[in-house]
Amino acid sequence: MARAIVLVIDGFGIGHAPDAADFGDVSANTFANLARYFYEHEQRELKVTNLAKMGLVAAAFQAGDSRFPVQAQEPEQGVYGYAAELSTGKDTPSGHWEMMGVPVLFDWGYFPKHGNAFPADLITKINQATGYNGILGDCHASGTDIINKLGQEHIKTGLPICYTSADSVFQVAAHEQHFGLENLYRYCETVRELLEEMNIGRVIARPFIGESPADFTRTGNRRDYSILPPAATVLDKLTQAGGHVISVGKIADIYAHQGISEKTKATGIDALLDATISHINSAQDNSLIFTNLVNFDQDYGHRRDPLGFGLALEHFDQRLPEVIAAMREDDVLFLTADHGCDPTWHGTDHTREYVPVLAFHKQVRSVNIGERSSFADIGQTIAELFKLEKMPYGTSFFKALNL
Ligand SMILES: O=P(O)(O)O[C@H]1O[C@H](CO)[C@@H](O)[C@H]1O
Ligand SMILES: [Mn+2]
Ligand SMILES: [Mn+2]
Repeated sequence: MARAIVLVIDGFGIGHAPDAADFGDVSANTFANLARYFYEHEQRELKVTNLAKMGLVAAAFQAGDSRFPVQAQEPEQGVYGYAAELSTGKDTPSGHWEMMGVPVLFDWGYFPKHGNAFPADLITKINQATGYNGILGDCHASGTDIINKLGQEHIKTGLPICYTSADSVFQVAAHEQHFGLENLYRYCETVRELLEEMNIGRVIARPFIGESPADFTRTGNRRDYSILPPAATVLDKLTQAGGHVISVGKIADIYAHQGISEKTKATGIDALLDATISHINSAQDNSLIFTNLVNFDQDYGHRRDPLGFGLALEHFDQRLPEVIAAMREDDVLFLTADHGCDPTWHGTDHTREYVPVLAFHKQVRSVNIGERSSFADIGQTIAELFKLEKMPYGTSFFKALNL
């Protein structure tokens, strides 16, 4: 009986997408640019041997405009390709929903980049509903920069720090002790309700600790309040058919808890991988173990830290054999991403990129499935693997798995 594992390397693009110009992202390439950074600044090639064997580097060379320095390159075993995104946005929910068969074809609501980010009447409603008499921030910002800038004023005044980005998000940073974690969650739930008309994808609680910019640190207690996916995803179909969907990390939040049977939260790439491996060891038949590795995006991509991103990728690559060792003979592992987040790109936002599409089981041969026109090809393949009805979007590459 089938089991599948999906690992999302959050923000790991492998070449600018065909429509990157619409996003100002032409020549963004998360993988290539961090490899080039290593070559130029660390005087060595990035080492991702296990991923390369699965076809990552071969896929990236096809997806990007040119080759780049990286240690191992040749594919040995695994289905490999790269996918463009159908969804209108380059945000996390769009990427995730699309990879499970539901592209976001409508336009999200966004907040303006210049002037105050949030409409005055919205803030008035939020103040009335929450009892606070104002907000700090009210702009586009990087989450770490803005707590450094406004953290002390937040502690002094007690007002929440509200900010946004190029994504359809309303983010609230607040101190875990001074403001209170539960209070922050309640505040975000109220904002979520008040945003109903505006089609904003997520409200995100961003708790932090520390007493000064020197030691302000965001904690693992981040919480995302997402709107519901616009249609049933493969997760819904699988659970309805009696299968089991295990969320590791923020997957459950991203899918607004739809189609999730069980969830494990963990902080950091190692803890997320440990939790994934422990589920691989124990999950029943017909299970999908679905893990989001947020730290690539949150700690390195948005922070524009190519060294951190590259080291994390090398570390992930080193741990991949542990994941494979835990797999049963007929388990299928899928590796992909939800958008790009090129750590060498200007600004601090996501980048519109192709994502890797890698699929592996212990008997698989090396098969190049080339360019895919939607992340939904992954969902369609998973639907076929679990013998679910065909999804409206996506072309299955199940045959390439030769199961
Ligand atoms: O800068 P931080 O707070 O990490 O925010 C980033 O994280 C958000 C959610 O992925 C994105 O919209 C981006 O703004
Ligand atoms: Mn993401
Ligand atoms: Mn992000």
